[in-house]
Amino acid sequence: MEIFKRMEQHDYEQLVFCQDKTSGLKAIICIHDTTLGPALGGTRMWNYETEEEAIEDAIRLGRGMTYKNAAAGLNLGGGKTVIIGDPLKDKNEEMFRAFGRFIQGLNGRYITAEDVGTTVADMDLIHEETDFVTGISPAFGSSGNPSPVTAYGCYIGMKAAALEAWGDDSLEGKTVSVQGVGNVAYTLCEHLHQEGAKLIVTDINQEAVARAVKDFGAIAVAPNDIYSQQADIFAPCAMGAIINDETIPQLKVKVVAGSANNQLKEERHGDELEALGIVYAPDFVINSGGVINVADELYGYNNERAMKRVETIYDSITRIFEISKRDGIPSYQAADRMAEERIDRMRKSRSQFLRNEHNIISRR
Ligand SMILES: NC(=O)c1ccc[n+]([C@@H]2O[C@H](COP(=O)([O-])OP(=O)(O)OC[C@H]3O[C@@H](n4cnc5c(N)ncnc54)[C@H](O)[C@@H]3O)[C@@H](O)[C@H]2O)c1
Ligand SMILES: CC(C)C[C@H](N)C(=O)O
Repeated sequence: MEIFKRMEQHDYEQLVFCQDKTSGLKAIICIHDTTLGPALGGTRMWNYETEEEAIEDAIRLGRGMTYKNAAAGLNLGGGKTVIIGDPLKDKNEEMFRAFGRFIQGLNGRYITAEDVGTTVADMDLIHEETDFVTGISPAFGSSGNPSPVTAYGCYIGMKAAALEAWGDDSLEGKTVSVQGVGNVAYTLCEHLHQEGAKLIVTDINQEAVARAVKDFGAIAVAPNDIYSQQADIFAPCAMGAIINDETIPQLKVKVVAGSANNQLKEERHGDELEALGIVYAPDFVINSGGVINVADELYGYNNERAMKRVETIYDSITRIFEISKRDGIPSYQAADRMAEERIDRMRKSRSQFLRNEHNIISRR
């Protein structure tokens, strides 16, 4: 992989490789863009098969956070970390303490939180070494696990997508096929079940499937069969790149709306959904509830204030469909435009000279 060439492609600021032999830590921090503020984005722990795969994931996820934070109106840039390892076998206290020290070394340019494979307990360990971490235990006056809030944002975003598809945002009687019933999707299923939606679920973890079947009367299907289900809405809530050349022809749904990051394998897959008349709720907007919630910790966490901002996801999704129709562009492009325009506006508004705290001439 030609790393600098890849970084130039979407103007990445910084990639940090962190290694600690004692704990076995191998982490890659990607800071994509800090125009709006410090880069906030979670830490994913995953058993990547190759280092290239891990770098690519950090890079794609980091850029996604720039767009997510910008579209959510947060004064934060975008970044992400991946830790190479099996979250069920390879974690230890020293690993997260070592990682916390690496974050501290970045002096606030990057702030972390949970993602797939990491928990509140891991964030608490990081917090032993740095304050540049969110999603830590409520015992510290913080917001805790972001997943239930992500799930709620995803639920109201799905309602906004339903309004676009059927002219009515009720999900009662709608069938939703859910890929991955982990932290976010379990709570999403709970909201959907309460509203009277029917659920079809899959997961590579059979315990997670069994729980959704038992608690919500969901129908279970094999992982590869989830795309071809006769459903109204497909909710991707596992890993990325699942809207692709193989899966699009299988879809029978009218709406794609779920929590997974980077759902479109390539941008052209968003064009294909649009051409098929499938309403796509852009991933980085519908799944922004968690980051909105943890970002509030930076002001001294206030649940009421955070949830008020999370509620705006419904309007943001609606607005994206309006821009899409007005400008004749697919919804994913409308969401990108919304985020990019805010970053450009803020970049320009900050162009006057400001002397910073170190008395160094700076334009930031
Ligand atoms: N947790 C959050 O607050 C949050 C916020 C924004 C976005 N997201 C994104 O939402 C997605 C889910 O996050 P989560 O926190 O619920 O993670 P999680 O690890 O708790 O859940 C993911 C689930 O997907 C399952 N899975 C993995 N590969 C699968 C496959 N090929 N087929 C079926 N199931 C599969 C896993 O077994 C797991 O149960 C991720 O893409 C994450 O980046 C999460
Ligand atoms: C809670 C957030 C900071 C990170 C979350 N995993 C996301 O992708 O948005």
